[in-house]
Amino acid sequence: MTSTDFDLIVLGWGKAGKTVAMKMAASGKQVALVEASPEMYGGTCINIGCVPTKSLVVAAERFQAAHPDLAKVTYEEANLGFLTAQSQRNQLTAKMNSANYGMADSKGVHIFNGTAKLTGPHEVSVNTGAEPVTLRADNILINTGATPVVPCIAGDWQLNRGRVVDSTQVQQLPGLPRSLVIIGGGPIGLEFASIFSSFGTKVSVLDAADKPFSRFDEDVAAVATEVLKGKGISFINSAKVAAVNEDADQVKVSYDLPEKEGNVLVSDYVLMAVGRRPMTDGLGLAEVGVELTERGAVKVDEYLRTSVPGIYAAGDVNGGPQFTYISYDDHRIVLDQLLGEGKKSTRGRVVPATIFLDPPLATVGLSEQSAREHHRVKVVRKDIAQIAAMPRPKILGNPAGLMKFLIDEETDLILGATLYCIDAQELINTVALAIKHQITATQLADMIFTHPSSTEGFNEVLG
Ligand SMILES: Cc1cc2nc3c(=O)[nH]c(=O)nc-3n(C[C@H](O)[C@H](O)[C@H](O)COP(=O)(O)OP(=O)(O)OC[C@H]3O[C@@H](n4cnc5c(N)ncnc54)[C@H](O)[C@@H]3O)c2cc1C
Ligand SMILES: NC(=O)c1ccc[n+]([C@@H]2O[C@H](COP(=O)([O-])OP(=O)(O)OC[C@H]3O[C@@H](n4cnc5c(N)ncnc54)[C@H](O)[C@@H]3O)[C@@H](O)[C@H]2O)c1
Repeated sequence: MTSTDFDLIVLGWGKAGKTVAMKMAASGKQVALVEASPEMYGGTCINIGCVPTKSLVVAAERFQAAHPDLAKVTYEEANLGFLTAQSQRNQLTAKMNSANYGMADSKGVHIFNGTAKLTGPHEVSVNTGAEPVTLRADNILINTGATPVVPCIAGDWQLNRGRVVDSTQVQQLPGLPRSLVIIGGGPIGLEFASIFSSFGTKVSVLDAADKPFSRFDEDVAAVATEVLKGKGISFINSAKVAAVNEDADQVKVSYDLPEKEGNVLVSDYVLMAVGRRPMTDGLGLAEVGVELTERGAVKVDEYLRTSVPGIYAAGDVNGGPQFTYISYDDHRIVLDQLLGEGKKSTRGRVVPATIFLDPPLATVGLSEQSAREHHRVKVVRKDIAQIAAMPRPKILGNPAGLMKFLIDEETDLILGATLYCIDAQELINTVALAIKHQITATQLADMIFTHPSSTEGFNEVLG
């Protein structure tokens, strides 16, 4: 058995881990980065998450734009469009995967292929498939991400055996499904619903919640639901999935509704998208005293320190919001602990979010209901099609959606916003900046913005 000493060992090639590893190595420290699979060099985001799915989103939107009447598109044509999108996606991720390896390697990070397990507070064993390797370090960063939740649903089915797939496998289907049932209408379910429906797949989204977009303000949820229904997506809510049964040709989902039990949907494939749980399996955490939260995440304080001194946890595994940019922000905190003043923390975060639909749906800050609990709230809201000072969505041919701001009547500060429009994934960051730095609604309205841009919408909606 070989044994090597390092300044830091990173478990898992996530966004936080790779960034800390490269910066530490660049500053002359000895860093080991352990990744379970070469297919995951660079982590979830670039290999199976954000980047590949957004590549599919863009390809799907372009396909739909080129074929406004999907009813006139043959299956063969749509299938070719889907397979071309898949191949572009695969080329992009292969390039990014290898670029990530190159970047870490060239910075002097020691990369280990294998599954990592803590064997002591300063010791990690790597199962490489051959002889295990032991690594030792003063500091350890757990960055093992999350894994799909496999719900306890009766029937003859198994995830990724055949026709019931997760968010990774659905990106590699052998052809465009004619029909797809998606169990779970969160960001993953909704983004794939939008992608597949743009190629003409008949999509049904089944969710336990009582309405689609249940985490959004009701008025916003209603508009977004109508837009997606217009793409041919059906929503089945308050659904309790009783059983899933797959065979070689199809999959049957049996579900109950409050008003009617014993309903059945038959489709080519089922996408299970009921959430992702922190990936702590087999890490040996309990043995070395690293505590978990009730929800199975690695328990950390605001400095991302676990219950064992010298061991940190960053990204999805620590139970924070599951976004790449949160993992990126986590890296700042851990790096500050390791090389800085140890002052950075998770306090005061303003976290925008976007679901990449067509148009994208972005939010930041409080919902209307929570805002009203503590503030006198002025709501300003405008449909995108009615915003005269914002011609860009019209130029791009998609003036769907709305802008909604919740403003504190006394201070004029922005409490929350929902932007459901072209470019919302960019616009929301400007609103987040305003919230974080207490720029008032009037100050934002009075800014000079380029033309024709989407940001101009703020001049009119807030003005
Ligand atoms: C389909 C999909 C779409 C998404 N879209 C977006 C989006 O648009 N925007 C956004 O911000 N977020 C998105 N997310 C979420 C985002 O991808 C994650 O929040 C982010 O990638 C988490 O990064 P991380 O640093 O926690 O670790 P990850 O990037 O998940 O990396 C963890 C790594 O650890 C490895 N690993 C696990 N266990 C071990 C072990 N024992 N030993 C060694 N290695 C191990 C894994 O193989 C993996 O490579 C999406 C997620 C999915 C699934
Ligand atoms: N654009 C983005 O930023 C983006 C995109 C994709 C994923 N993500 C991240 O990935 C994480 C996981 O996404 P997700 O959509 O899988 O999870 P989620 O937890 O956000 O949503 C899961 C959905 O499944 C439903 N559900 C749960 N159990 C069910 C059951 N048994 N039957 C029917 N419905 C059920 C829930 O009501 C919920 O609507 C998200 O938290 C998000 O942070 C982000």
